[in-house]
Amino acid sequence: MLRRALPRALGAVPCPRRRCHRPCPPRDLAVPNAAWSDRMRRHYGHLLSTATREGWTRLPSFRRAREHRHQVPWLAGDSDSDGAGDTRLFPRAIEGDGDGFEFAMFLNVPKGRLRCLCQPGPFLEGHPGLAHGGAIATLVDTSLGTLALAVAGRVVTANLSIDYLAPVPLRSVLLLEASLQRRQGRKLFLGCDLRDPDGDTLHARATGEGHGDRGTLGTRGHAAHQGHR
Ligand SMILES: CCCCCCCCCCCCCCCC(=O)SCCNC(=O)CCNC(=O)[C@H](O)C(C)(C)COP(=O)(O)OP(=O)(O)OC[C@H]1O[C@@H](n2cnc3c(N)ncnc32)[C@H](O)[C@@H]1OP(=O)(O)O
Repeated sequence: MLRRALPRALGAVPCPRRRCHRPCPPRDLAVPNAAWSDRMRRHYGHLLSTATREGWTRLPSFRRAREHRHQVPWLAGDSDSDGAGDTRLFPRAIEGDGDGFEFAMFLNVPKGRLRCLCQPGPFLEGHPGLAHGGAIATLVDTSLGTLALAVAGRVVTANLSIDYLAPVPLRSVLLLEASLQRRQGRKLFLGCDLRDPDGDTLHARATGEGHGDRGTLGTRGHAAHQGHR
């Protein structure tokens, strides 16, 4: 009891591994690890090296929503108040490096665009050797959701539509390119393509609609997006 309470009282983040309550800093999971393929590393290196010059920001990615509180204060939530306190962001719930969703996002708020480089791992299988459609939907929803959140504050997904155009092999490398298409009151309309970054295979095309809290959109949106209304 005390082992759990003390680190929290001191403001440290408990280790996400169950049964370990030593404080440790949140680990940024959107950086290369041993499970990233050479292709994944090459594309990541390219996106990173051109990011600043072209106005993109690499987004760190943590296991838990509240570990993003320095970027988005309300993501801290009140998950501690449920007594368990051991919540995870869904795409980061699989712990082994490379087993689940490996991804890194790059954001360009003024242009209303987000890029997500991803490598789906073996625990995301649907048909043998292929990524599950729900796993692809998770990558799409997380990317569109993050873009909506970055440009407009507190937004939930109201609608998501995905055309699955070509199967995605496990451990392949994909580049998701998302954009904000328009805004209408509290509604954001977004779209994305999911491609093989080295070839011309278009694996999926999706559209999504995000709705802001009443009173959120229009007041918290990024100034550069007034033109999307
Ligand atoms: C800075 C960077 C930081 C990065 C840091 C990253 C940290 C990590 C990020 C994690 C990113 C996670 C991203 C996950 C995103 C989720 O998964 S969200 C979870 C799934 N979504 C939900 O749970 C939403 C549940 N639904 C709702 O809450 C409500 O139904 C809604 C969608 C807000 C709508 O409620 P409402 O506004 O009360 O609805 P209502 O008044 O009936 O209708 C209003 C309007 O919306 C329309 N509408 C209602 N429902 C719908 C619908 N389903 N579809 C289309 N239109 C609809 C109505 O027709 C109406 O239209 P108009 O007549 O005004 O034209």
